[in-house]
Amino acid sequence: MEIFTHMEKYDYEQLVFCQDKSSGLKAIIAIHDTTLGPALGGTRMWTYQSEDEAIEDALRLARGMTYKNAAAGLNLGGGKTVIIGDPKTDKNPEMFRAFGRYIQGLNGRYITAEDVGTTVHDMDLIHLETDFVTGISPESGSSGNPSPVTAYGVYKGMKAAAMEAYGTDSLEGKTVAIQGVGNVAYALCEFLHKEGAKLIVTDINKQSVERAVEAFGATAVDPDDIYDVECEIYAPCALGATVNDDTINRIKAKIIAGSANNQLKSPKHGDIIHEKGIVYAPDYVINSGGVINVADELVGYNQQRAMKKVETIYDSLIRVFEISKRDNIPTYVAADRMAEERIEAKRNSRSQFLLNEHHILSRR
Ligand SMILES: NC(=O)C1=CN([C@@H]2O[C@H](COP(=O)(O)OP(=O)(O)OC[C@H]3O[C@@H](n4cnc5c(N)ncnc54)[C@H](O)[C@@H]3O)[C@@H](O)[C@H]2O)C=CC1
Ligand SMILES: CC(C)CC(=O)C(=O)O
Repeated sequence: MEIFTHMEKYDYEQLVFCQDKSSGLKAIIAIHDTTLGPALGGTRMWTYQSEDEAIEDALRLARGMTYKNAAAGLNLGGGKTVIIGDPKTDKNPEMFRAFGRYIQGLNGRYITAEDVGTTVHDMDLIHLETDFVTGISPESGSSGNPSPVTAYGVYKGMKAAAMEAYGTDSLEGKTVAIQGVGNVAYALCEFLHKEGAKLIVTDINKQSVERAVEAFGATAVDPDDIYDVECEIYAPCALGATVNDDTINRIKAKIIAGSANNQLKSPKHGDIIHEKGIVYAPDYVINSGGVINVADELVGYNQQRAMKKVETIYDSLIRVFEISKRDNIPTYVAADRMAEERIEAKRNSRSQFLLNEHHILSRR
């Protein structure tokens, strides 16, 4: 991969490679844009097939965080980390401590949290070395695991999408096909089951599927069959790029709304679902509940305040759908415009010189 060519294309600020032989740490921190503030985004641990695949994932996820944080109205930029390894077998405490020291070395330009393959316990280990970590144990006044809050935001966002597609936001009787029943999706199933939605689930992990079948009476299907099921809502809650050339004509849902990051393999797929009349809730808008929750830690965590902000995901999506209809553009383009407007406004305001505490004159 031509790394600088790739970074230049989407204007990435920084890519940091972290290697610690004794613990086996191999991590890549990608910082996309810090115009709005320090880059906040989770750490994913995954069994990447190649280093290029890991770099690409870090870069794509970091850029997504720039847009997510901007669209959520947070004064935060976008960044993300990937750790190369199997989260089930390759973790050790020293690995996360070493990673924490690398984060500390960035002196606040990047703040981390959980993502696929990492836990509150891992964040606590990082916290032994740096304060630039969120989603640590609630005992220390922190917000803990962001997944249930992400799920709540996705549930609210799904209701907004139902309002757009059906003129009512009730999900009672609607069939939701859920791909990946991990941390976020299991909590999402709880909300949906309570409201009377019918659930079809799949996962590459059989135990996760069984858990959802037992708890919510969900119907289980094989991983590849999830695209073919009759349903009103397709909820991608595993990894990215599942709306692609192979799946796009198989999806029967009227709505695509789920927690996964980077759901569209490429912009082209967002255009096609728009033309098909599918209501797509842009991933980084609907799944921003977790980052909204952990970001609240940066000002002294207040659960009530955080949840109130998470509920605004409903209104943000209604606004995205309105812009999409008004300007006849796909919803992913409408969301990008909303986020870019915020970033540009801040970038432009920087042209005015303001004395701040870092300036030499303020320290005389
Ligand atoms: N945890 C959070 O607060 C947030 C998570 N997200 C995104 O939501 C998605 C899910 O996150 P988590 O629930 O935290 O992760 P998780 O690792 O707990 O759950 C993901 C599940 O997907 C399954 N899976 C992986 N590949 C699959 C496939 N091909 N078919 C079916 N199932 C498959 C895994 O076995 C696992 O059970 C990820 O894309 C993540 O980046 C986004 C925002 C916040
Ligand atoms: C898990 C969140 C706290 C942050 C993040 O990385 C995301 O929203 O994807």
